[in-house]
Amino acid sequence: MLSKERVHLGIAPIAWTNDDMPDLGAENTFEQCVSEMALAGFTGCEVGNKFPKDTVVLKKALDLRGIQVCNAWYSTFLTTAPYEETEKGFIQHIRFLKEMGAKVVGVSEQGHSIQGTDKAIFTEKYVMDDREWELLCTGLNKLGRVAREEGIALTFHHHMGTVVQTADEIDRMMENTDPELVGLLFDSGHLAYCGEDYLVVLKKHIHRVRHVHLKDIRPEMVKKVKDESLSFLQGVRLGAFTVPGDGSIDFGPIFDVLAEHDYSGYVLVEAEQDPAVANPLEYAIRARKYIAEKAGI
Ligand SMILES: O=C1C[C@@H](O)[C@H](O)[C@@H](O)C1=O
Ligand SMILES: [Co+2]
Repeated sequence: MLSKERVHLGIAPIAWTNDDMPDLGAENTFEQCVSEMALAGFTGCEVGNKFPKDTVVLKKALDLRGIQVCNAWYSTFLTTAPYEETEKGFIQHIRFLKEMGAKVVGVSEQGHSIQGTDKAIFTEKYVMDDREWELLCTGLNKLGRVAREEGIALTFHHHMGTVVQTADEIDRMMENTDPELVGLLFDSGHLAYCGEDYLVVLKKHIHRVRHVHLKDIRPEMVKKVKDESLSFLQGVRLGAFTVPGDGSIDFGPIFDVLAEHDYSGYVLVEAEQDPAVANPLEYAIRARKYIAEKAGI
């Protein structure tokens, strides 16, 4: 069982309005989203494209509902653009997170990423050469230091269609970055999607895991994506992802590993799917009940 004192429960706004495809859930307002997060029993959130940019306005709206920003995605381009370009936006992003009281930042390398393109997600992923690996890992260490100076821990989000997707790529990234500066954002759904053993990855890197995305998959949809050479975004529209308890992943062993290693931080439900098909409040409540049963929080 997870410790109620050390582990907090969050949910991502992407189930209400999708950041990668804003037409999915365009009808859902910010207020509806955060009210329903609270109604379903969550106390943490990430940041979506409908969230107010003004930190005072945002904080008031979240405080009213007992919700705290725990992380926000940041796209790095360390392999395709000068480091300074990534760092400039990163500093602003970190300051925003600090003001909002978050303790971690989740970064994803988007240089060469096919996540937002129409390329076949299972066959057209880019593989980095040694020079690009060096750029990525050196850049992550530098960004990790910048974040640490502001009291924020950098966590790296491995992701389908990006240069760090597979277990081997995660291992290489972890081995070549400083544990003091770069942690891991463990996302169960992305590892299950590409057929990796997510428990092996979690156990191997548990000491560097600082943030967790609880994402489940519908294997029959993932199979369709593979068989029909579909893109990542086509898969999302089909319903490749869903909330914990609704797909094929048994989260019990994941929670056990976190508990055994005294994980402290957020576990955050992140399940992008079409809100017109999967009602976000209904699915949030379903996830909340499942987590209570399996993790005891
Ligand atoms: O953390 C995430 C953020 C989303 O924008 C992304 O596409 C999703 O799959 C994810 O895991
Ligand atoms: Co994620």
